[in-house]
Amino acid sequence: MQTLTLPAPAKLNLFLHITGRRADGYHLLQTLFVFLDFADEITLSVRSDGEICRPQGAEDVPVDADLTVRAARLLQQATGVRLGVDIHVLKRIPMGGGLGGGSSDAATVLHGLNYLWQCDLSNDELAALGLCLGADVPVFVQGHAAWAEGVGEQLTPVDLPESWYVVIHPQVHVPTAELFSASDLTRNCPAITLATFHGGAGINVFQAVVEKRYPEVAKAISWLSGYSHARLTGSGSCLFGSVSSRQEGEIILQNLPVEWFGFVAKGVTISPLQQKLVTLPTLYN
Ligand SMILES: C[C@](O)(CO)[C@H](O)COP(=O)(O)OP(=O)(O)OC[C@H]1O[C@@H](n2ccc(N)nc2=O)[C@H](O)[C@@H]1O
Ligand SMILES: Nc1ncnc2c1ncn2[C@@H]1O[C@H](COP(=O)(O)OP(=O)(O)OP(=O)(O)O)[C@@H](O)[C@H]1O
Repeated sequence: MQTLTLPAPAKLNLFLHITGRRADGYHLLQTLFVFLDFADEITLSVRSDGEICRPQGAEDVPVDADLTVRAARLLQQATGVRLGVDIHVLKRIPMGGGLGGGSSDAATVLHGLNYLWQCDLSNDELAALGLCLGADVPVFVQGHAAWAEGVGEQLTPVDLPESWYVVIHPQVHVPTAELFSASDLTRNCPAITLATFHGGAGINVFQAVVEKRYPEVAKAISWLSGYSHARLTGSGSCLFGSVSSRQEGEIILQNLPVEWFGFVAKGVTISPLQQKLVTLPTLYN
């Protein structure tokens, strides 16, 4: 039985603007994605009977709704492969926190099964499949920090300097769809460039909306602002601030109120998944 264990890293949106809306209601974004060296862990074991099972995963995510299972089914349908898989998901990334955990899990399953099932799809083909599962999946498939436009699928790879972040989860679940439909969300940001972002431009348009609706998140942002420039990632509820080293981040976390969860992570240009994939040996029939 072929078994493979791969990371499914978290992401941060270093800024997030909404520039318009598509006819189908989806929002047009500008954002900058960076990966973290903080990840879920997914173990895939090939089954010869074609079944797709999830013996281990997030307790509150039903098997049929799990993005890992949906990703496996999608790849099976798209390629006609007759093999199946047991999917073990070890969750570390807080769910519904704007860290993209579910999307990342899906991207890791697409890559892992593309390898184990020997489907031989390209990164672009996997990213196109991934987009059917969620707007954040393509960047995790491509595995390179990126400037993103469209709904997040038009990606331009960007090399970012290595950096450290304190990430706080205020233990509040913020549903992405609800935030995107908020009437007070700013949807007409003027387009900016990477150069203007590096010059200091760029906010997260969800931040004001989330702070108003979720006082605990506002409290956490105010707390972290005492140490660093605190910003929301995605549609929240996680927030992050950049720090100069892991040690500086750990010192800040010593004062973290007990009701919140926090961790320090390195921001990386090449995703931990991509780093692992290039070390895998070629499989022969
Ligand atoms: C906020 C971000 O995390 C930023 O990276 C993403 O834009 C959200 O990506 P995601 O979680 O993969 O979102 P999806 O699962 O594709 O969409 C969830 C819901 O959010 C809304 N949605 C999402 C993305 C987008 N560009 N416009 C939207 O209006 C839609 O109502 C959709 O039904
Ligand atoms: N494998 C999975 N891991 C986490 N959530 C999953 C998974 N499969 C399905 N979901 C569902 O997706 C929802 C959003 O999860 P996720 O952790 O990706 O949110 P998020 O970090 O806010 O994502 P984003 O930043 O892409 O909006 C969860 O509340 C859960 O119901």
